[in-house]
Amino acid sequence: MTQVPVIESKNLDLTFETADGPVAALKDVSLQIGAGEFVSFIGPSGCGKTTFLRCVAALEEPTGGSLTVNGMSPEEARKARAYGYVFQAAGLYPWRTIAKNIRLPLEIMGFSRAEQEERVNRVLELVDLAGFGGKYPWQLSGGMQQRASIARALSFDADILLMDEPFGALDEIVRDHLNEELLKLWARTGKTIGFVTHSIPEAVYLSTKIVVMSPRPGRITDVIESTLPQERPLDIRDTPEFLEIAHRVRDGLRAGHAYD
Ligand SMILES: Nc1ncnc2c1ncn2[C@@H]1O[C@H](COP(=O)(O)OP(=O)(O)OP(=O)(O)O)[C@@H](O)[C@H]1O
Repeated sequence: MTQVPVIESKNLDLTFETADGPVAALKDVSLQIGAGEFVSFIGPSGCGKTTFLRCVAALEEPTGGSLTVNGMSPEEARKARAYGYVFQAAGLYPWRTIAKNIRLPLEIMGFSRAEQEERVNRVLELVDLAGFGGKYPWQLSGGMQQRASIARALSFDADILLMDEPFGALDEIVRDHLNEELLKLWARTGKTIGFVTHSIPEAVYLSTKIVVMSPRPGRITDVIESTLPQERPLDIRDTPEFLEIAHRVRDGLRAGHAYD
């Protein structure tokens, strides 16, 4: 029996009608993402990376083609709480403690008080923030805030984690550390991850599959299956295998770049 892909798009199109005319944010995007894959989307500004994730999350309506999430329509998958979503800005409420921020979706979903408590503690531990639940967001560093927002997305235990440039605003050392932590978390939880980034090293370090995109219209120019082992210390970035994949990503980006 063949396994149903977790995310499958076929000839997906999304054209926005704007005052300046139509904008083809996605054109003919066909892609399969299997269970437990870590898939990065990389490409210049405006190539449709965010739009693709938003279609998966049923936040945008495609204008053509088909898209399924866990074999369902994105809308059905949203109702089935198939995914957690992590945005570029941590988006934590400043008047709620970290624990209460993480608890918010659980409150909305109607989990019992005891279950909320248990889940909050579990995900705080998963992202290495045990002991910080009582702090307010402003008492935490940017990296810790982003870990808290990942914990919030993990709290209701969805199989899919959608992450839109979660580490884009952090300095490189913090980012390296969070990349390492994210890989460990992925290995521990077996989630399927869709991850948007502008960084070639980040995409190559994290992914099992790298989707290279180009703008006007937003489309896929290359899909690279990583040959790197699952166990990845940071210094893997100096190996010939790593550099070879990075090179191919760069070639794909160059081919689709308009230089304007
Ligand atoms: N709601 C909208 N209305 C009109 N145009 C939109 C809308 N959302 C996105 N677009 C356009 O669609 C294209 C793709 O945008 P998108 O945000 O998906 O790109 P991106 O690759 O994620 O870019 P970035 O790296 O800057 O986040 C862009 O040209 C953008 O201006």
